[in-house]
Amino acid sequence: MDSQIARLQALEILDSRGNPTLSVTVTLTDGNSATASVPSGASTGLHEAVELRDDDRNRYGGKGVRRAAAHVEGEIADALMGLDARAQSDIDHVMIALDGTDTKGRLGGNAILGVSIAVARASALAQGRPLYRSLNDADDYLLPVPCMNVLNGGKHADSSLDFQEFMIVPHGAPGFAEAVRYGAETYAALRSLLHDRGLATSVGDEGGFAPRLDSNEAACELIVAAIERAGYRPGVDIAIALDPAASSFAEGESYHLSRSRTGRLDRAALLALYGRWIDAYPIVSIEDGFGEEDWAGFIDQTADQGDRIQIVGDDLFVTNPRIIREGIARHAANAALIKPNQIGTVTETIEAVRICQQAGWGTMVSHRSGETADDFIADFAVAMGAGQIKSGAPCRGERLAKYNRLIAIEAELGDRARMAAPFARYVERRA
Ligand SMILES: C=C(OP(=O)(O)O)C(=O)O
Ligand SMILES: [Mg+2]
Repeated sequence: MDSQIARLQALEILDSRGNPTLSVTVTLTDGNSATASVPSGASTGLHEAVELRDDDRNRYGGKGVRRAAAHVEGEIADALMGLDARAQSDIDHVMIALDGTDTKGRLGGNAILGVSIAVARASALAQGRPLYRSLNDADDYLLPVPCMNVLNGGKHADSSLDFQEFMIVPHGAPGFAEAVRYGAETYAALRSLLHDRGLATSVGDEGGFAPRLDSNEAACELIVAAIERAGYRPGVDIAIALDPAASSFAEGESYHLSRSRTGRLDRAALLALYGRWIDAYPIVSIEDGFGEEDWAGFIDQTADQGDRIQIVGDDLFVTNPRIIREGIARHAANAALIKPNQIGTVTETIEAVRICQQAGWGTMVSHRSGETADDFIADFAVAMGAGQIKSGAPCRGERLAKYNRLIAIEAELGDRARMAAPFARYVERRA
């Protein structure tokens, strides 16, 4: 049966922050049709693929994506018409060449990624396979450990926290659905703890609570207390992962922790703070502990703390295979965050993961702070055997879409699914 691209349609829809974003539908000659929608970050890396937005604000207040939509239905559709949807890599490379820039800035990374993901879905439908299997046909699959952001700060919330994300990682759970249960119970325990202390239980962009606390440390203490209140053992059943997103509080050579009134820290003092936290709390992973332009900060941290915790580059690497290779050569981390819309095609995202895996690095597949109900990253994390996924708190539909899809995949796979804790080596070394 023919699985050629017959039609591309694009719509401007809204993301979870109420900002415009792009949705793309591809229809094949066999009648199959699939839709993808594109997420949008707030703490974006300098070198991310360009998210093409219109010049003027539209009626929602955010900048629209009508130009990106027009590119999908115009130039991109003209170039892809008649191509076989199963040829993902060819299709992605046609779009990369058509755009002709290093940053996908002409047609828009959002336009290109929307098409790329919709094509991946349509191809799976054409093959009659689940998406994860059509991305990678394997005998068994590694399910990712969920990293759930339960306290929001930085650019994602109007809380007192300088650090953007405080995540719980139920790495001791026997499987994915169980891990989600551990996480949901701890999230509920955290809500009751906040309530008992008279603190706000309103949430930030990713569904984590956004209270006004006395210090950044208080966030870790609250999480440890919540893990215990839920009946789990901190560090054994559930650990902590952080994304300070330090680019958002980097000021030249120093780091300004202004919300918590910690004040200015230089690189060495920030590294020492992380060291004290690693000793005091069951932290297994720190992402973007330093700013995206502070390679020396990442390199120092990897040398100093890289055998005790996972050190993840997000803004630093922006899922870009070339920059990840540089990071590997310079020992600037031991893991990369993987966000498809930072690089702009499924094919390049796969390449980014494979480069990490060949170097023995960890990979954490990630949502964006502005999301939709699209659950592509769930199938993608399984197909790649990425080992970790972060999709916010176990709350809010756009975050749960990914976790719930993973629960369904785990059930479908039965004993062909496993979930091995990627943090075991750090937990053991620190025991
Ligand atoms: C998910 C993140 O935030 P954003 O989508 O705002 O970049 C992150 O920094 O890891
Ligand atoms: Mg990040």
